[in-house]
Amino acid sequence: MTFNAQIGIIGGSGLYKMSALSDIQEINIDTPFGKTSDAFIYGKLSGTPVLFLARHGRSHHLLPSEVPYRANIYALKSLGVEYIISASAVGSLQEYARPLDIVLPDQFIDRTTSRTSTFFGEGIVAHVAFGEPICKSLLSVIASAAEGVDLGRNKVHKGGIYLCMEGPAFSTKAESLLYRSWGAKVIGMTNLTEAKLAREAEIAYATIALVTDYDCWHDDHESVTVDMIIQNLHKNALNAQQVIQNAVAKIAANPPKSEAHTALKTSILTDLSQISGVSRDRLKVILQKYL
Ligand SMILES: CSC[C@H]1O[C@H](OP(=O)(O)O)[C@H](O)[C@@H]1O
Ligand SMILES: Nc1ncnc2[nH]cnc12
Repeated sequence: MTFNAQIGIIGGSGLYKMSALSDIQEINIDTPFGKTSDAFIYGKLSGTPVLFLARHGRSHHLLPSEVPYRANIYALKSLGVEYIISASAVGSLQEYARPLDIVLPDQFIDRTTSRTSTFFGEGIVAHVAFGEPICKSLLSVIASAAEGVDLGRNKVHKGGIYLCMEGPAFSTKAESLLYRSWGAKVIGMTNLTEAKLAREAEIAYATIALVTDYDCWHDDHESVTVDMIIQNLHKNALNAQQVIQNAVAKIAANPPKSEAHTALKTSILTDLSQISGVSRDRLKVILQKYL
């Protein structure tokens, strides 16, 4: 049995499984970058094979700084994934993006401090373009998938800046106000690292950001707590799954063209004929079409 799938789903806080998956199998994968966050769940969503991974593990035991991002993306690449749909809990930095709304960010600001966010180094140098960090065509598919889901009084906001902080403590009020003044729309702790690695692995990446709170800047709302996040996540996890299911059907029917799929074509500086066997083996899955 092969477990190849074109579409990978990474579930964040509150989304530890996809209820609609059928014919499921667990797959454990070891990579040159260590073990993945948890076993992958391989299964079918309305007939389309997908791979699901709980970013923090199914029992949520990994801090945002501890998530083995490189192993996760490498493993998805090795299983044939070309599109990653991420679902994440975020705080809102703007009044109009209300708790239980969905934001589809198209930009990031990096405030992480303690992560390795590249596969390169150790003899292989590459600089991928990251001006457009989210795959625009995948984002459009997800936006139209979201249109088909009844969110009640809540809204989908297409575009916006996701500020990625290190955590695990939430922001100070001074930071939250600063990020608002920078125009950031939502705040989270995971997606930028994933998006960078996905781009290096030539996988199209987009995220469904589920607003759970107003962080700590809003005078009329209590500051964010984990309790608040989980309560709201339970409320919109079903919506998120429906958006994902619709998006998967659309991608399967008409796989979007993505510039991410050729991101390394003009990015590698090192003469690959000169690299060591060790380096070659380490990045084989990512570099194979250029070796
Ligand atoms: C549960 S509180 C903060 C935690 O939630 C978000 O996780 P994810 O992006 O995986 O949904 C946020 O980034 C923090 O890691
Ligand atoms: N306010 C917030 N800050 C950082 N990550 C979050 N995830 C959900 N809400 C958050």
